[in-house]
Amino acid sequence: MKKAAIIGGTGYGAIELIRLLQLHKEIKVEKIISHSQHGEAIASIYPHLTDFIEEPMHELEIEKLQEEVDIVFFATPAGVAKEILPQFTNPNLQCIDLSGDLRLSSQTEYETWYGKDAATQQLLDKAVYGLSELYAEEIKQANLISNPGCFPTSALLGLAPALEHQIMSPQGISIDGKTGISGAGRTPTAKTHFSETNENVTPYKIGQHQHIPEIEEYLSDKAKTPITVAFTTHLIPMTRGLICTMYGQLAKKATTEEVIEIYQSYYENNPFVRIREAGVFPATKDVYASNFCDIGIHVDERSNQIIIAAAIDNLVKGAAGQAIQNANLMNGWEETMGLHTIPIYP
Ligand SMILES: NC(=O)C1=CN([C@@H]2O[C@H](COP(=O)(O)OP(=O)(O)OC[C@H]3O[C@@H](n4cnc5c(N)ncnc54)[C@H](OP(=O)(O)O)[C@@H]3O)[C@@H](O)[C@H]2O)C=CC1
Ligand SMILES: CC(=O)N[C@@H](CCC(=O)OP(=O)(O)O)C(=O)O
Repeated sequence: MKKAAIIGGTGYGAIELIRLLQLHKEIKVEKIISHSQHGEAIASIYPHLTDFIEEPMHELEIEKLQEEVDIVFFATPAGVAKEILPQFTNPNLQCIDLSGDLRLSSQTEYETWYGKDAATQQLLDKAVYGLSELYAEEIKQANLISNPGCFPTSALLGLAPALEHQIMSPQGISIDGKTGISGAGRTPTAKTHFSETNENVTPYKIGQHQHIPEIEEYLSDKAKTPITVAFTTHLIPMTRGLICTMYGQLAKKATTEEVIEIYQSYYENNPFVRIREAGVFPATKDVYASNFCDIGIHVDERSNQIIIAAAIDNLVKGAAGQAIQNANLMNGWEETMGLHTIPIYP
């Protein structure tokens, strides 16, 4: 059994890690670290955790922590992991960062899109991008993972097969993203306030979203040609769930059934990606609280476009679930360990 610590204890990513790891046969949550509420029991903040975790949350003590645990999950905002990671000296410690700190390979790109100082180039070079299905072999060799953003998880899983198989043109791709409000984390703002979000749909960060360079970097890597995308995000009045509907020109003649066959074979060894049959599209509820990414495909002969929708749960496949999937890959465990649950429905 490996011992894990979670940093950022009172956030949504952290409590989702706690929930999922409760079912894991090889990982025990040893320490929950909270910079704001150490000394408190997590159940005093989240009563749904009553009787599951009794030990109070801890303050971060880097020296002690790296001797006490084998795996560290960073469920912290951008800017935190890149400061703590260089202070770890234990080469065997496995670290998985849920934030955007290590996802972009270029320091300049990070500083442009996140508006913060970047991690050192050495740290960026060491981190492996943890999109489990697309980089499994690299993840198996890594001990530092940059867990993907929620939108990039959906967009990359939805678009990579079409671009790798050159059935979609690399030019003119549009991605229309929609997310539930838990994607913004636990701290409320004027924009995430109930009376602003209820019965409302709001486009946000248009042309400025920090996930644009992440999607472009890894799509370009898979397509082996530079890709630029038009990406929009919308806040939807629901707690969880995320769906990207994506549009691209057909690069060669193909039917819906033929494209579906390509996707089915691309993901045949990936238990968390489910491809819908022709005429059926996924909904966010189909993957609620699960690690699945469900994909629907339609070839629109009238406009010569492929339309692809990819639905995930932002907190599971988009964050904590994928982090655990990566820990499974890094340790040679069954990829589905602790994660193969039926989505909650309705
Ligand atoms: N929510 C989502 O759907 C997704 C989130 N992510 C990313 O995962 C990370 C965690 O997200 P989420 O849990 O939603 O965010 P939250 O805002 O809910 O939680 C983040 C937690 O980090 C801790 N924290 C805040 N500021 C600091 C600081 N300056 N130094 C150290 N710790 C701090 C706090 O916990 P404490 O005070 O207890 O330490 C806080 O509760 C973020 O980087 C986010 O972008 C990625 C994909 C999806
Ligand atoms: C609703 C909402 O605000 N969602 C966030 C997604 C958070 C996330 O995954 O972003 P990072 O890990 O890259 O910070 C957003 O669109 O920025």
